[in-house]
Amino acid sequence: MLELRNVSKRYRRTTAVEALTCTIRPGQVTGFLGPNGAGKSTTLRMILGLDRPSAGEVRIDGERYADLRHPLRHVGALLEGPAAHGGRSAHAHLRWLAQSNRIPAARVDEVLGLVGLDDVARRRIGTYSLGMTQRLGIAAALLGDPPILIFDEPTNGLDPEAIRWFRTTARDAAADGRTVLVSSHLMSEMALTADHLLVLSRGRLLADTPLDEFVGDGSLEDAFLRLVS
Ligand SMILES: Nc1ncnc2c1ncn2[C@@H]1O[C@H](COP(=O)(O)OP(=O)(O)OP(=O)(O)O)[C@@H](O)[C@H]1O
Repeated sequence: MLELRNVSKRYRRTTAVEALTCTIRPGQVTGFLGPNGAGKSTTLRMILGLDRPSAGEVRIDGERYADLRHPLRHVGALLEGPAAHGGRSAHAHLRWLAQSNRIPAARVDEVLGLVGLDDVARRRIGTYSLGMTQRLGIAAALLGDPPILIFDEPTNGLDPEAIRWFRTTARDAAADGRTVLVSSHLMSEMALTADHLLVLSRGRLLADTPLDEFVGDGSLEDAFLRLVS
C-alpha cells in the first residue's frame, strides 16, 4: 500500500503539489491524470524519494523510501526521461541494478524476455529507439518483482502492439494483488487500463474515484475535461 499524507511541494513561487492525501490500493490499476503542470511527476518523484516534500509524508508499506534497504524489491518505477547510461548495454544496466538490490542475476534475463528485449540486450542503450528505451524502463521496474509499480507515461513511444502488451502487464500485475499507479495523458488508453482514478489539477486532488463512477454514461475524456476546465 502506498500512502500520501498531506504532501505538499513548493519550488520558490510555484506550489507544485498542495496538501495531497490519498491511499493507492493493491489489486487495482490506479490511473493518475492531470493537465500539463498539474504536479503528477513531482508527486511520483516524492513517492520515490527523488524530491523531498516541503510538508507531509509518503509511506510505502508503512516506511519511507529512504528507509527501504533494497528499494527495487518494494517499488519499481518507470519515470520520464532516460534512466540509464547510453554507453551501457541493457543487460549490464539491469545486472548493476540487480546487484545493488540483492536481486538474483537470473532475474535480469527473465525481465529482458518479459519486455521482449532479449535480442538486443547486449547492444548499447544509446542506439535504442524510444520504444526500446521504454521497454528497458519497464524491465527495470519489474526487476525486483515488487508489490508496488509506478509508471509515468509508460506508453510514450510504444507501438500499438507494445501498448497492448503494457496494458496486459499492468492489469495482470494488479490481478496478482500488486499496487499499480500509472500516469498518462492518453484518455482512451487509460479508460482501458485503470480501475480507479486520481485526478490532479494545479497541485490539488480533484477526484479519487472508481473509473466507472467517474466516467458515468459518457467518455473518460469528456468527464476529465469537464472536471479540470
Ligand atoms: N525542479 C523544479 N523547479 C521549479 N519548478 C518545478 C520543478 N519541477 C516542477 N516544477 C513546477 O511544478 C509544477 C508541476 O510540474 P510537474 O512536472 O510535476 O507536472 P506534471 O503534472 O507532471 O506535468 P506534465 O503532464 O506536463 O508532465 C509545474 O508548474 C512545474 O513548472
